[in-house]
Amino acid sequence: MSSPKKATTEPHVIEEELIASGKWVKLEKTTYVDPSGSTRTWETTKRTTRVANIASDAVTIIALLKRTLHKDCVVMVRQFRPPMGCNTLEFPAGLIDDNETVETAALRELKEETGYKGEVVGVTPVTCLDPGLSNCTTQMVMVHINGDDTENINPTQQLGDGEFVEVILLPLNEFQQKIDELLKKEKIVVQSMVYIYAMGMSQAFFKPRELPVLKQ
Ligand SMILES: Nc1nc(=O)[nH]c2c1ncn2[C@H]1C[C@H](O)[C@@H](COP(=O)(O)OP(=O)(O)O)O1
Repeated sequence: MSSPKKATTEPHVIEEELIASGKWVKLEKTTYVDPSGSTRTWETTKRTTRVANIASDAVTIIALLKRTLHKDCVVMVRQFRPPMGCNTLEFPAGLIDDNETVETAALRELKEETGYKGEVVGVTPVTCLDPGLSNCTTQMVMVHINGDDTENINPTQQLGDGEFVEVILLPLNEFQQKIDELLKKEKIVVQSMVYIYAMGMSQAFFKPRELPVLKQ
């Protein structure tokens, strides 16, 4: 087995050459210096729509619908995604427009895609989505929805041309189980951040019935 190369240099990008560009996405050749000091290239995709001075391309909304006499539900969306060639189960999400903050983009996208009016209760740092392929980033925005509020009794979506989004409510306390049931029932791919959130919920809150020995 060869020993790993010693890191001697702070890795950095030295050139970004445009290879091809469409309306929404571009392909670049990224030339960079690796930790051993060698110059290499990488094929990078980027969105063309990133707003100047905003570090995120998009917002992802983790919205909890709270209603009297109902379980708290996570508001999810199912839609056909052309790059996947099938339906996906995702958190509501969307690109940040010019002159928008992360919070206003999140509340606008939630209203458009699901019809619900919410209140922001938290925002994550900038997170990368597929860093071996793209510089695409998102910030997750935690939102609470008062489902007893008259505006939220019969939520009406405000979808643009070409947008076909179906809202799915999944109870928070059975989130992973309900997703697994959906995946068994139909051809649908779940967004990775959704499934990781579901696993985290299960691990954090639901203890196994049998607890003979506490393992480290
Ligand atoms: N990569 C894309 N190709 C397209 O042909 N069109 C695209 C791409 N990304 C975004 N869009 C267009 C399609 C819609 O008009 C809007 C929807 O974007 P938004 O609602 O902000 O985000 P998503 O819900 O995550 O698609 O952008």
